[in-house]
Amino acid sequence: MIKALSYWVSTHTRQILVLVLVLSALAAVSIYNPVERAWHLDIDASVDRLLPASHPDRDFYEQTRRLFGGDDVVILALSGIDVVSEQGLQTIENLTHALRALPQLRQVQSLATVSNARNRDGFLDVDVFTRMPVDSEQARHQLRADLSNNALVNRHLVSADGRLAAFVLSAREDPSTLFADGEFERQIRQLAADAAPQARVLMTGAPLVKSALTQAVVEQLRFTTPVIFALVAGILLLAFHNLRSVIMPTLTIMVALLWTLGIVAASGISLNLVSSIVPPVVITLGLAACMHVVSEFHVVRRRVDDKLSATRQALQNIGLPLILTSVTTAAGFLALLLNPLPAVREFAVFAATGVAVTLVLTLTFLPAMLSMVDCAGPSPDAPGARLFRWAAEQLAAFSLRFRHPIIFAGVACLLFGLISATGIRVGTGYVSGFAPDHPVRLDYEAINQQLGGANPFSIVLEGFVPDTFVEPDILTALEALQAWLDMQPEVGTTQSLVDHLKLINRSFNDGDPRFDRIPESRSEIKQLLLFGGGNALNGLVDKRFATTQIVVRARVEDSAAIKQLIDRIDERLARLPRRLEATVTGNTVLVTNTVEDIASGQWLSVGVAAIIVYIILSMLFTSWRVGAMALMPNLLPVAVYFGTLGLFDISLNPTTSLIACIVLGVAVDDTIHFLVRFNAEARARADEKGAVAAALRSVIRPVTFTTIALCSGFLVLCFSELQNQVQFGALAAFTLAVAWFTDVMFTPALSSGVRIVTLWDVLRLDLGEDPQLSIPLLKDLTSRQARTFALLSDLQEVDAGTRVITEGDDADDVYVIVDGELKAWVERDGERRDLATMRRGAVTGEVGLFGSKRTANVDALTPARLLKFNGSDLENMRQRYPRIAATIYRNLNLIQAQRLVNTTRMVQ
Ligand SMILES: Nc1ncnc2c1ncn2[C@@H]1O[C@@H]2COP(=O)(O)O[C@H]2[C@H]1O
Repeated sequence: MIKALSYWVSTHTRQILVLVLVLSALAAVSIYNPVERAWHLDIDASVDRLLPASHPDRDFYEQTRRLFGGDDVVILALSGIDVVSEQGLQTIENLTHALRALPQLRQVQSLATVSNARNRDGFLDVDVFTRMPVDSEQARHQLRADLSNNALVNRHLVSADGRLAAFVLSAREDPSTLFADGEFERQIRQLAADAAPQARVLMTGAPLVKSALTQAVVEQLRFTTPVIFALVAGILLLAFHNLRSVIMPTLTIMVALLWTLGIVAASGISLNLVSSIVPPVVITLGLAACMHVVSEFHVVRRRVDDKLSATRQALQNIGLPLILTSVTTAAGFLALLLNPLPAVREFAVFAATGVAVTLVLTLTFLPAMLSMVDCAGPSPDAPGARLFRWAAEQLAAFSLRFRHPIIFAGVACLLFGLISATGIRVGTGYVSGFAPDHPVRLDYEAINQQLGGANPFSIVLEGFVPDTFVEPDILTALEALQAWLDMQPEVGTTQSLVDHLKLINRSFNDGDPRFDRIPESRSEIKQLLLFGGGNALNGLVDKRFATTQIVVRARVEDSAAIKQLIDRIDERLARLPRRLEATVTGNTVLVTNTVEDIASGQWLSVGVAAIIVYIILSMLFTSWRVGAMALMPNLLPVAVYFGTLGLFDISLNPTTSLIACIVLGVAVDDTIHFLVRFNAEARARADEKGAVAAALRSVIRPVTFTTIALCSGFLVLCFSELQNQVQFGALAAFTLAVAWFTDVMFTPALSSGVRIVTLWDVLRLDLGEDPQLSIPLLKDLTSRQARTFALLSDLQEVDAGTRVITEGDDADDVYVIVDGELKAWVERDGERRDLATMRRGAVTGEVGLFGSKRTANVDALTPARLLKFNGSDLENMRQRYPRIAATIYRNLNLIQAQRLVNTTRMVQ
């Protein structure tokens, strides 16, 4: 199949190039439509994408949102002003007016919209806070007291020290869309700056964080893509020392990226926070694949004169390993489909698509270019090449000498990794995802500190019966719960129906502080709420007083911290009166719960990826035992990765949860390359120890360069604005470096005691049906032994008319006819005499093996396949597989004896 492909590619170069051009144009149009002048590749970094599309918790949250309005408000704050002053209050009032004039906003809450009830000379004086008198020290003192006594404004709309005023903005339409491009935010900031030129303007809220995340992702793609490409070119130049060998792979990778993004755009799914790392992944993996192809081409080109046959040969050598390594890499990605997060699943599909596209291009487009343009590799005597050879020798010697300690250390690492992995925490923060000096984070933290927390969620209490929440004992339970919540260190502020009720009660009682409590009777409560509640109540209790919510604003944002808080709250909620059902909900809560699922999803994905890789390796090496051995060096880096997380207390987040599967899928490539080469060398040398050195020598260069390429590709992500991308980049590079180390130390140590037969050797060798029965030389061998014998020999194809043996030659090759027809003949006295016609199973050339000159000519009558071996092959076999060798020698004797009998019979 690969052979057919290699011929097809080398004879259809032009067609391939044209097809690639056309498809690339299509991909480009799918990404950017020049007619509509619109980009179709969307980026949506919103938290929503991390949530399962449909889930009971999510449905509940949506229901709550419909009932009480969303928690995705934007908070605008003026910091560094004196709220309790003529000028301060005027500024707040002016800005509130300006904001209210904006048609995009549904509601603006500020000190200019919340009323204060005050008993003045026996009269109830109700007016908004900004209208309170501040003309005397006493008046200002009074206002300060009012502000701090009012649970609805204190640390919601004004900071405790009175130096910050907040404006809570609710959008008319979907706030995420409204704030998406940052234009509306700029407009608001401008209004604020105009209203209070001396103040520091702060803004925060989920819609802003989301838009900043999206912008950071766009920035990152804009920055990392060219940087990684520059790096790719640099590494290729370093590895291959010539320009053509740089341009062709780079072009291939560019096309692969273009196609992948074209497919993403055509799918209509936007890139999210996690899948935005698909481009760097596709580029770096593409580089690794291209390097293997070009390296192989260089090696073959040194032996073969014309570029066309060199391409063909290189493709034949590298085709199958390339397909297999792509399959294992894709398997690693696809195992991530088991992750509960849609964002991660989308990454899995797009990354696997990228691998498939890259495979197609490295098998067609790249060879097509190579066969047209040609390029030379670095000289094998270049200092770099010599250095690699030297390193390979040293490593091989070391790993053979310390074989047992190395294996022991590897197993110890594996166990250690697994043990410390049990302590891994999961967690993610969106704001803390930004660098500490990022404006989004600075504003968030300033507001978080000066007001009561900036991360809202709610506790929904359902009584199911109308008027549940006008009953004094129920409201007292609510008050106690709220007091408990306020004591939790993670909680900034809380707001509930009780706060309102107490305020109304007080203002209806002439502002008397003694009435700052829940009234005693049900009817009184209901009356107060109905008459004094107003709009503000809509967000806290439903019209039937059957469902209410306590809005909690947390100071923490990291999902691990939120999780702890929620767990504690859940315990406390169990102590509420039986009639109430309480649920903690909110965007933060949903994200936290899903992120918690990452851990279980992670084990499942890694487990499945490992099983798939194990099955592929076992098939490849036709043995479960060898498969297990080949899997070991790949589990090791994963174990080290988990161990590192556990040891340094790094929490797993949606992005870093990809690493284990990616590394498993990628690291196995190097193991396959090493073991395949080791297998070939072991076969040729009949010496596993020598084969280790030889195999290392030939793979260390490509494996090292691909690792350098992969690591530097991932390290570029460390320049991202987003901390989780930085963490991903650093950890992925680290783990791949560990994988490299394992492959040059642990794999050689492990394999030096194992005999390997690779699948493609077996595939290539088709001995026909029942070789042991139909080929006398293989008589009494088991099928595995027969295959081993065949693998130690050479399978040759000859055309009709080929002279296989010439009389009188000195040669010791023996041929077994697998299929076809051969004729032995001699020429005596100018006359041709036919000796025998031989078919499947016959052996010829055995006389030469035992030291005599060839006794006859042997020609192929038809195209034939011959299994060829010689004295040194048999000697190899005698050392490595004495049993097989003994049987073969015996069979050879039998065949010779039979031939003698036949010849004697002819003479008689
Ligand atoms: N009389 C014969 N009948 C069948 N095979 C023969 C005969 N003579 C020679 N051959 C085969 O022809 C081969 C020529 O090379 P060898 O002498 O190495 O081994 C020889 C035998 O395998």
